[in-house]
Amino acid sequence: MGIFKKLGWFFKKEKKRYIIGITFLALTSFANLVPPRVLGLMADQLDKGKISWGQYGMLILAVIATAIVLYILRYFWRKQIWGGAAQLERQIRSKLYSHFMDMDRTFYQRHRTGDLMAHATNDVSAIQNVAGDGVLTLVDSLVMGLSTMIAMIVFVDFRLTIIALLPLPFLAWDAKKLGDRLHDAFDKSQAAFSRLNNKTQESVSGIKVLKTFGQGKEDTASFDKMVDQTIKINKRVFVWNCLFDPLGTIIIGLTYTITIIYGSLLVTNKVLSVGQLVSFVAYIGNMVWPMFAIGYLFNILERGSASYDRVEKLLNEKSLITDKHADNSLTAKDLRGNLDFDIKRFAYPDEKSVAVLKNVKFLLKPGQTLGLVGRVGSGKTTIIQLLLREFDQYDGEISLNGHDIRNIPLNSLLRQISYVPQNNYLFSTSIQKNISFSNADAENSQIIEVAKKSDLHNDILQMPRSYNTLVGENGVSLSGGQRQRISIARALLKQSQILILDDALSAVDAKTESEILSSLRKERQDKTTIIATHRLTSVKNADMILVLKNGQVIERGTHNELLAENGWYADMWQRQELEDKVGESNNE
Ligand SMILES: Nc1ncnc2c1ncn2[C@@H]1O[C@H](COP(=O)(O)OP(=O)(O)OP(=O)(O)O)[C@@H](O)[C@H]1O
Repeated sequence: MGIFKKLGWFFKKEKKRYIIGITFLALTSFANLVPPRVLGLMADQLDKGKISWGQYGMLILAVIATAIVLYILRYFWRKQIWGGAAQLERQIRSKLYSHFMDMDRTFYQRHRTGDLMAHATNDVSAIQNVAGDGVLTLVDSLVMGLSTMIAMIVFVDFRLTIIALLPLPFLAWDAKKLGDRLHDAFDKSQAAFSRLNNKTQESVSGIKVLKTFGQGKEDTASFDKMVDQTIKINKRVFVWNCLFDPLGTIIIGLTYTITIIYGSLLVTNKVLSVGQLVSFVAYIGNMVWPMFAIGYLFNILERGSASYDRVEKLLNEKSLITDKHADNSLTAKDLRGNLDFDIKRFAYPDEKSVAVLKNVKFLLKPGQTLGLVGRVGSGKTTIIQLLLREFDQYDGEISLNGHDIRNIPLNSLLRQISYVPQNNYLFSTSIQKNISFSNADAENSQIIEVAKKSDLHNDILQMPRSYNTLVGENGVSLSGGQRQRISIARALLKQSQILILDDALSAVDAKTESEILSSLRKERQDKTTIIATHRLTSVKNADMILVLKNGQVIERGTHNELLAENGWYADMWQRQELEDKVGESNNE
């Protein structure tokens, strides 16, 4: 019952709805007492052979009237109680979703996507079950069970009531015990089904890799094995179901048998009339569901409570990135200015002993471009992650126009930044919607303009439905270069103060890259641009280039200054120039 207390905030909020719903539900239970009583009266009159057509008609009318009243009452209680359950589901779902939106990177490193999905589906539905089925079974088991029992005692006989109802508590036991097992088996079958889904999804997404490495047969075999396991687990659900139903039927049958034997004895001894026995038999029908309901009730409440605790635990996790110290008075204008990056030491939270950045310092004025180069794993993306405030715990300070970015409301900061990540992400919708994602109010002409600047417009015109072409899941129907350029167009449409390209041109050829960079230079004359790359031609025109190694800046300067330094940059430049020349002569 503790779950009702935990959900107290919700029931308080929806008090009116539940008072109306429960009142109508209780009235339904009372109305259900009428047909058996009418049946009994009819039987008595028939037994006496004294029933007139008028009386007969009246009794039938009473049954029909009760049926109509029941119909109306059911409509209203269902509307109120199921409506309440849907409200609760909506509220928890949206709480979870906005929580997911607020959480930082470490949260997603701690929780697997599949687990978060399970919380957002299975747990939410178990909680909403409390506000729907839970309330229904509680009221039905109490009101319907008690009122039917009282009707049995008042209208029929208390001895028959006690003896006949003796087996019924076993129904509650059956529903609880076997129901637990059934649910357990059902949970396992759900988990197996979800594993099968994950496997299918992964195999379909990675089908190209699977086939290229000749793993098709092995994967099919492992899939078949998984299907067999899933079927085996599913069979347990059927087994418990098969045991659950017949046991219930036996218990109900026993109650009827006792009623007929003992009831007939009472009728023979003239303690009861035939009509009373008929009413009693019909009342037993009314008692079956409340007994099941008691068993179900515990089940629903236990599951709901466990799910509620899991969801609460998740919701109580705090993001490391908060706006606790944020200065909410800052406007976009206040954030226009120098970007001052001065990190003395940064380590990822899960590996605090390893410094990933050490003494990285740079100052960028509006209109300047910064190039970040260096070997794989040297810290380029980490610098970008700190700029995007994905992590706040570091020794040092990053400021925008003199304001520490940790004191800028996160949304205001992110509004100043357009980011094209290494692993760009496209939504499975049209090209146009993918581009306008960063600015939903953008006109078509603006979308075309940024597509032209990203050297994408001509590619799009050749597609079957032009800008309305659907890109498939994560842009599966596009080339890597097209995907990258859509991400760049999306970033350009946002027209923010700071543009960050993280290895964002790796899949386009040198000529396309140079065209895009030259239109970026024109477009962003008064804005800041940061380009992290392995291809040095991308940063040739940058105002400052940082060469990173093991999280430290080992060289810094313009392209010409770095060439003159004759260090890693000069060496890498010569190698890449040579590779390009070899590539060109091979193409001739
Ligand atoms: N979430 C993380 N947790 C712990 N260590 C991380 C995490 N992300 C990156 N690292 C480590 O930090 C170091 C710097 O990685 P980073 O991604 O910044 O390099 P990079 O220069 O961008 O590399 P690349 O050129 O391959 O993109 C690497 O040693 C990497 O293994």
